Amino acid sequence: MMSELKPYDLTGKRVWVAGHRGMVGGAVVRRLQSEGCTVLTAGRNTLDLTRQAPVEEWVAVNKPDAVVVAAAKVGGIMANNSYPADFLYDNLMIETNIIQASFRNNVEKLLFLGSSCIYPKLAPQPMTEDALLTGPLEPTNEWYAIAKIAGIKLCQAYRKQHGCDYISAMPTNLYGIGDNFHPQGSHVLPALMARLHDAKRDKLNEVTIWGTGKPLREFLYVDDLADGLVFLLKNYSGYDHVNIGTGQEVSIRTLAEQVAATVGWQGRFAFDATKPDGSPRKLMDNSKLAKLGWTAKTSLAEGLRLTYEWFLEEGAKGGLRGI
Ligand SMILES: NC(=O)C1=CN([C@@H]2O[C@H](COP(=O)(O)OP(=O)(O)OC[C@H]3O[C@@H](n4cnc5c(N)ncnc54)[C@H](OP(=O)(O)O)[C@@H]3O)[C@@H](O)[C@H]2O)C=CC1
Ligand SMILES: C[C@H]1O[C@H](OP(=O)(O)OP(=O)(O)OC[C@H]2O[C@@H](n3cnc4c(=O)[nH]c(N)nc43)[C@H](O)[C@@H]2O)[C@@H](O)[C@@H](O)C1=O
Repeated sequence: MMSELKPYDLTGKRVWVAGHRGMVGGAVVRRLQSEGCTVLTAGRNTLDLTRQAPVEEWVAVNKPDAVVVAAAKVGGIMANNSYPADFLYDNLMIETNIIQASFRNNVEKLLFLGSSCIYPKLAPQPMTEDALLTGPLEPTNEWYAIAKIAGIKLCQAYRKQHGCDYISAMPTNLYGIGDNFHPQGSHVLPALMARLHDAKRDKLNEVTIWGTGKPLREFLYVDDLADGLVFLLKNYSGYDHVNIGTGQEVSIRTLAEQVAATVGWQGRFAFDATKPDGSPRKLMDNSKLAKLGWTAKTSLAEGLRLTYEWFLEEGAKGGLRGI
């Protein structure tokens, strides 16, 4: 473990945050403001990351010292299940293009982001890093998971063959400011926040939740994630990926009740069993990161409050995102 710790000073470095307009990329940009580095960004309108030649050219011209790969095709259970080709192709291309261009242009440090869905559907809980590739994946997101596993392996391969300091972090389910609130495409937490907000406004007595409400999920607030990622960037230099979560889990029903309390809606829930539950449980074992020296700070109640505050502000401005 100790040999995996190696300081990397961000002061004066040029750090490219790929995917800076997204929830995670935006939080990483905010967190990097206090690191004395120059943050580089490129919007999708000027740089489509699925295209190899423009990515190579952009990296050659802009010469980042460090890269955070927070760009990806991302969505909730329904989006993953409905667009398997997009989730596999886009994610393979984005990560391959960025990692190869970084190698060619001597990037010193690269942080790749995967997801807890890389682990087998029925992995022992809480899931340790070594559960990777020990069993079949959850079918609703196996396409995305395969791409993310390939990303971990690319970082390991470049480290093994070329000595590149490329590391990977596996976040649990995330939420927070900058999230996607689309009714079909989003993850459960923003979907329920938007639905319950509308239910309160429209004075509805009943709201429908997908699936049984029984699956268990772990939710990490995105600014905590960004802090953990910067911690890894500055301190971690290991071959193996690192889990990042809170160690706390809730059922989807309990989450819905907590979101209802945050939004101020009172009513009953109905459950739509025609929608998939996905993985029954996805709790990360975060002990590796804790031993390295980092743990999450924001409670779910506080994170929900901050997210709803932002949702109300952005909604009023018409700035909410949705795919
Ligand atoms: N959200 C979650 O619950 C979890 C997320 N993660 C991982 O965290 C990372 C960030 O996710 P998150 O911030 O939630 O996702 P978002 O959808 O909020 O952000 C993704 C970003 O990637 C950009 N992007 C996607 N495709 C392209 C492309 N072809 N060219 C250029 N830019 C592109 C998007 O650009 P644009 O703004 O133009 O659409 C967006 O800025 C991903 O790797 C994801 O797998 C891991 C675990 C859980
Ligand atoms: C982060 C992770 O996110 C995805 O996996 P997931 O954890 O299953 O994500 P989810 O947030 O969409 O759903 C969680 C649970 O919640 C239930 N649920 C209820 N009602 C709504 C609802 O209204 N919307 C959604 N999306 N889910 C709902 C839903 O049926 C499921 O049981 C991966 O595909 C992959 O992208 C990945 O890595």
